[in-house]
Amino acid sequence: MAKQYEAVTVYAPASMGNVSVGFDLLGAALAPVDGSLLGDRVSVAPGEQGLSLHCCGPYVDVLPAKLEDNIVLRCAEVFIEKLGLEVPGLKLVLEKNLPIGSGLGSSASSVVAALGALNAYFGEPMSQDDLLLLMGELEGMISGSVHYDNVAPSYLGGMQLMLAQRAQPLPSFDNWYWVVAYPGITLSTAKMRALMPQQVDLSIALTFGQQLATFIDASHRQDEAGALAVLKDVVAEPYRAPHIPGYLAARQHLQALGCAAVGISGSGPTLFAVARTRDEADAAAAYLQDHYLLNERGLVRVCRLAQNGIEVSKGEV
Ligand SMILES: Nc1ncnc2c1ncn2[C@@H]1O[C@H](COP(=O)(O)OP(=O)(O)O)[C@@H](O)[C@H]1O
Ligand SMILES: N[C@@H](CCOP(=O)(O)O)C(=O)O
Repeated sequence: MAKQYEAVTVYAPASMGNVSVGFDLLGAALAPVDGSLLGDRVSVAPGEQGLSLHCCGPYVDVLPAKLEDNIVLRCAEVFIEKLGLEVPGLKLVLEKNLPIGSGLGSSASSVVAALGALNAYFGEPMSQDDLLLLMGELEGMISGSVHYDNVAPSYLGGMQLMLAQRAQPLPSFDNWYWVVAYPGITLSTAKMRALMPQQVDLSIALTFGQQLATFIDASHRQDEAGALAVLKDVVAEPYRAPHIPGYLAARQHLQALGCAAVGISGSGPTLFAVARTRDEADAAAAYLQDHYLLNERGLVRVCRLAQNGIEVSKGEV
């Protein structure tokens, strides 16, 4: 008798690429403290002949007009082909909860939710390490380069450091709040990458290496002052900041409000601020709400790190 498959839904949290100090190598998953969703959901269920995709959610209108251009369908095609699966019919639903080109790992969230749901639906045929590598490849197909600093934290949770072939969790600081603000405009990751020079000066390379090494060491030793002292981006931010409306002014104000670090989330335009108390986080959020948002599509969230990565549940979206 043919195996009966059951519908499954996966939620994949938003993520901040780079975290200032680890361009393309370090990322963190986000969980709003108010319990709201900040990530896409994808469900996979038995369907009629072939693959079908239905999209819904608050940011459905910014998805590609043609369904076949949606990365979720591409994920299903690649997954099925790679594993040589016989699939009579598959019904996919994408609930698009993240804005595109935002710096919140929107495409990565769709990729992670889709591949996570496919793997769960088919009984986990792929190992965690192999699935992560596939997630990075698919993210690379649409963002202009293979980088794991969004897919790794969205899939695995917390802060993740990308080593040569696998992700390694990095301890963070439990008292930190990560306040993120998306102004409501789109900046394509590929274009924000193209702003950066192809060659990096030796002095910049040395500072980058030293800061990343110091941050990793300080995080392991829970040396908060040591970690904060180097939480700065010398590689991407100097080239990107002038292209993000209001970023430099907001950074200055947030520092004056007492935020311990401020940076660009991924390739922007979302910014993040590290606050060490809830009062400081709320003050930063209020400032950003009034001064950083450019339209009604913008959002501000006070977050902790989403420690568990994807959430798998039974049934459809
Ligand atoms: N499900 C999806 N979610 C987000 N982007 C998608 C999706 N499917 C296709 N895309 C396309 O992928 C590209 C993602 O652009 P990118 O700047 O990398 O966004 P982000 O930084 O938000 O991940 C856009 O051209 C978008 O139209
Ligand atoms: N390391 C990447 C991260 C891009 O993140 P996104 O959320 O903007 O897609 C980069 O900085 O280009």
